[in-house]
Amino acid sequence: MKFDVLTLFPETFELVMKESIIGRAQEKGLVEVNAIDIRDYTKDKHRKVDDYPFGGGSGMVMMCQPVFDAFRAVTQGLDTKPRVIFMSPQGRVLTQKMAVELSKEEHLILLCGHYEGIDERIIEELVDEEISIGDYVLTGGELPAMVLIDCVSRLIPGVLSSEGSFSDESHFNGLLEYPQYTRPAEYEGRPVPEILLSGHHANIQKWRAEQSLERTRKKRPDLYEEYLKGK
Ligand SMILES: CN1CCN(c2ccccc2CNc2ccc(C(N)=O)cn2)CC1
Repeated sequence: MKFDVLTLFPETFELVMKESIIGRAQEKGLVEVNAIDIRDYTKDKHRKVDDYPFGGGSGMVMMCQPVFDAFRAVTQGLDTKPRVIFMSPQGRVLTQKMAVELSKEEHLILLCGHYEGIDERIIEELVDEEISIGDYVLTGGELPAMVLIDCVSRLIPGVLSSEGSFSDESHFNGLLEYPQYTRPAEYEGRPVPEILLSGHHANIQKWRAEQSLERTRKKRPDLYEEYLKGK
């Protein structure tokens, strides 16, 4: 899976994306993350990428030319146009289900907006879909892009060391994860649930399934409803 990220802050990506799971996945050649600096494609001698909005208003808007040329640089020579996703508050809110769909793509282009937004003609012409990571306002699309890359990459076979954790992945089966404990068996008088020390794997699995159901019913009744429908 290849992610080409069009951004004004490529160094941010390099830092975060070489860490932990994504870093190892890149070393294994399972995932490739390229950060493309939109500013490298300005035609303007002051490397301008934004301008005042027509019609007035506060803030600046990202201009067409640098983004169009960065897009052309990334897609030239490709026989198929990769799916272009614009990280924006107006997009469909990202879910695990969408991440599973996206993990089937070979090549994704993620466009990160900044300032007060981007020229609408970029969205009309280049963007296939807008995705939001939740209903809140951020400074730029970089964090949403990193969130998408993380949750999609985890679903690519071979990226997670034990595919087992894949099946337990919270939200994967639509339920929240069961509680986790580790040594010591008692910490300052607080014990670990007996069942987990019993060694009865069938009972432990049953207890964990009950915990997942119970937690989802309490913490996320909306997910619980979904789950019951899907049964
Ligand atoms: C004050 N507005 C300026 C313009 N901006 C904007 C507009 C369009 C695209 C990107 C941005 C960058 N911000 C983002 C991005 C994503 C999310 C998300 N929820 O996924 C939240 N915020 C929205 C904020």
